Amino acid sequence: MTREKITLFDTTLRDGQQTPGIDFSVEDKISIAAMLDDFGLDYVEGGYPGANPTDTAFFAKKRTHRARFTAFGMTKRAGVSASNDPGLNQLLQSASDAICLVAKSWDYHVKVALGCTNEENLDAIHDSVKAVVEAGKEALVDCEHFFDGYKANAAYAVACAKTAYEAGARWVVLCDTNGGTQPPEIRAIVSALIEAGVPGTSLGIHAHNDTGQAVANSLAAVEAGVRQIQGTLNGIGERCGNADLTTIIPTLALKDTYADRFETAIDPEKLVELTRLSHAFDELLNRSPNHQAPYVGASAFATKAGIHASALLKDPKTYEHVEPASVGNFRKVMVSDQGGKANFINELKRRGIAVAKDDPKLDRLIEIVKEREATGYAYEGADGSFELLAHRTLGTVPEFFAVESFRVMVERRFDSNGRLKTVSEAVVKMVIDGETVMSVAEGDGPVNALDIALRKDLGKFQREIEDLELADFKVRILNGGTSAITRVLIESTDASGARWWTVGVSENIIDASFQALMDAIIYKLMKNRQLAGQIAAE
Ligand SMILES: CC(=O)SCCNC(=O)CCNC(=O)[C@H](O)C(C)(C)COP(=O)(O)OP(=O)(O)OC[C@H]1O[C@@H](n2cnc3c(N)ncnc32)[C@H](O)[C@@H]1OP(=O)(O)O
Ligand SMILES: CC(=O)C(=O)O
Repeated sequence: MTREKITLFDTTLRDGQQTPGIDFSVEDKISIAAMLDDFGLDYVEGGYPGANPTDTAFFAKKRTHRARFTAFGMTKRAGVSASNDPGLNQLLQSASDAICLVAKSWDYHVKVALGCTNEENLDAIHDSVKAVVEAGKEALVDCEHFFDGYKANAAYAVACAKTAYEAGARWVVLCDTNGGTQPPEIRAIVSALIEAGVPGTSLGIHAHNDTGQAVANSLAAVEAGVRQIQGTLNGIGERCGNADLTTIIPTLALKDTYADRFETAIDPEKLVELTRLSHAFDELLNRSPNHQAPYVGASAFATKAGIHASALLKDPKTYEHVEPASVGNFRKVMVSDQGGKANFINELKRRGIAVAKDDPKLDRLIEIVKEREATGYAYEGADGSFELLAHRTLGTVPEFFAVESFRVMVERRFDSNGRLKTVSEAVVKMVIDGETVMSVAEGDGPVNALDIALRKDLGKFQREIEDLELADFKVRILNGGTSAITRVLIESTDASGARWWTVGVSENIIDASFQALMDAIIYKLMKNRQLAGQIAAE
């Protein structure tokens, strides 16, 4: 059976740039355009040449090899011809293959925002599309507020879309600009427009996520006949974002209801890079990935629940809607107070630790984890500490060194220049191979001082921990008041690129940090001896 193509249009670099807190440099745009192009998107909309120096510089040359490199901008203004409109001319002169013109299609906006007549707006759409086509570029028209416009004045919204189509626009894109439209309305309005003479093969959908329906609305539009979807990586975009392409792409590819009828330009070999693409993009944005993102989130195929884990290990289909590997993600069976033997056996096996189901030490380990979690520990997020606890309970952990005592001091005082300064100092007394070592260090804060002092002189182990780095530090207060319990999570890394999290819990934040720091160092020494961190490929 032949399948119809759904064209994928990415607006990460244009609508995504309108996300509060996101601001791309030219260099960022070049890298992201290359990622999108390589992944196989049909169109990459790069921004608005002429609107700001970044976008103008970005459009000085073509930035994609395969994808249509698309510039975005307004239709010409009323009262000037297309050839005399400076904004439109900057678009025409950009190094783009295609131009996506934003056009008003709600008569209320024509009156209030543009301040021109309905006819003048239709002329602006017509003349601007013609100018794009005459410049040898492909024309697309984003009909802004199409659905709200249709509800207010259906005849005028349809006239805008038809004018664009008849003037030669390859795609007329229906925008749910305010993001409030619901899937049944999208279906009905798209069907009415197709009925009125604009074919679905020339229609696109651009949905915003203000009611959490951007993906559902995009798919509803496809069901009603549109054949282009606009969206962004990880759903970034104005206000609540746009339709998330990292959800739409696998849904079209992996769900029979769509996959039987439609295809996209994304190869299955590329689909397995989806999780990496999504995370690489977050990395570039310098933000943590959303763990609960469909398909690509770290929790998308994770389970804590013992009942689920037990069935998953018998057959993954019991609790997975698609195979995690199909989108480059992983199954995770986590250990926590919600887990049973199956969770623990699976996680221990993954870490190279064999244990029989009826081994009483396994029951003891589960008991300890459950007891500790009741007091504030969270092992699902502290893989390093879990592994050490497992080794300690099921076998042994060498005693590399012992900390006899530590002291941390925070002092606020005037320095020699008369400036007020807060100084943190730590003293740690350790026994290594029967020898007592005392280290003193100053740090940016008390935990930093303690960390430096702990790692300052580990005697014969010192060289082994030189590449150990503290990558992240998270503090969580588990209940309110001055006697609150504090949980500290520390992420460590070393030259091998491995990362591990360790946990500490105490009424005292320094003590909680000390526990997590100690686990981080011991894990590293175990790892150097291949006694820990031997994770099996998933
Ligand atoms: C729904 C969307 O997401 S559309 C995309 C929105 N994105 C952006 O606006 C980002 C880039 N924009 C910009 O940098 C600036 O708005 C510019 C450079 C485009 C224009 O700047 P300015 O000339 O200073 O105008 P300003 O931003 O104040 O107002 C927009 C103008 O465009 C006009 N306009 C808005 N949409 C259209 C349209 N589709 N066709 C023609 N004119 C339009 C408005 O009527 C207004 O005109 P006015 O100044 O005569 O009142
Ligand atoms: C064009 C666009 O971004 C919108 O209407 O939402």
